[in-house]
Amino acid sequence: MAKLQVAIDLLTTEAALELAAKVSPYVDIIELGTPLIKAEGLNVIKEMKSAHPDKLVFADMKTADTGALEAEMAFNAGADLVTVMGAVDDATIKGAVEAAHKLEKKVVVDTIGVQNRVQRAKEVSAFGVAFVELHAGLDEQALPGYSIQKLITEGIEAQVPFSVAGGVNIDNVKDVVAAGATVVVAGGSIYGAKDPAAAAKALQEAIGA
Ligand SMILES: O=C(CO)[C@H](O)[C@H](O)COP(=O)(O)O
Repeated sequence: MAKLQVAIDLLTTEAALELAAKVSPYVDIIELGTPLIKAEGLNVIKEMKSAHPDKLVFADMKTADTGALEAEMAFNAGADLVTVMGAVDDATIKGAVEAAHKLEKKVVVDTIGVQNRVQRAKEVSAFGVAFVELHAGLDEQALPGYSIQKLITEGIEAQVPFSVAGGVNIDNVKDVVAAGATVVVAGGSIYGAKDPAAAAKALQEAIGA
């Protein structure tokens, strides 16, 4: 069954921990968003892992260079998974994967800005990454005419383990699962909901149904 990942794009450790406490019963992976890590530093990873040792903690580092170094920094702080950008040099991704293998952790490749996501997903999967995140970032989602359908179609075509991030909500989650996603990422539809726990529970139920 697909795993549910909550993306916490809030800006303080306190708010992130408060949200995680509400939604953790319904999610498998807790993602610390890039702005959160930039605002609070690696300490937010440490705090989240110590509050939720039973959950996978995903540090959305969006690393673009020094792959091994940045991955190691996040892993040593308690992250189980880190992201590296797919648009960067292969060496950066391979460096992060080597660090992950040494520490028995995992790397996810984020495809924001990648022109041919299907081709790049196939290429980087051969480097030993855990899965590829087919991702439309918050800026792309805000453009007129944006639809998550493109990511869903790419997932079907890629034929490699993938997650989808880019506005997953209760109306489209079943399509994401039907496409074969390993992980379903939901940010705004959980942290922006009036009742985040209820929103996470509904997504979890839809994934399992
Ligand atoms: O990494 C991100 C932005 O770069 C977000 O965390 C990701 O897009 C998931 O959030 P949402 O469901 O709101 O799109």
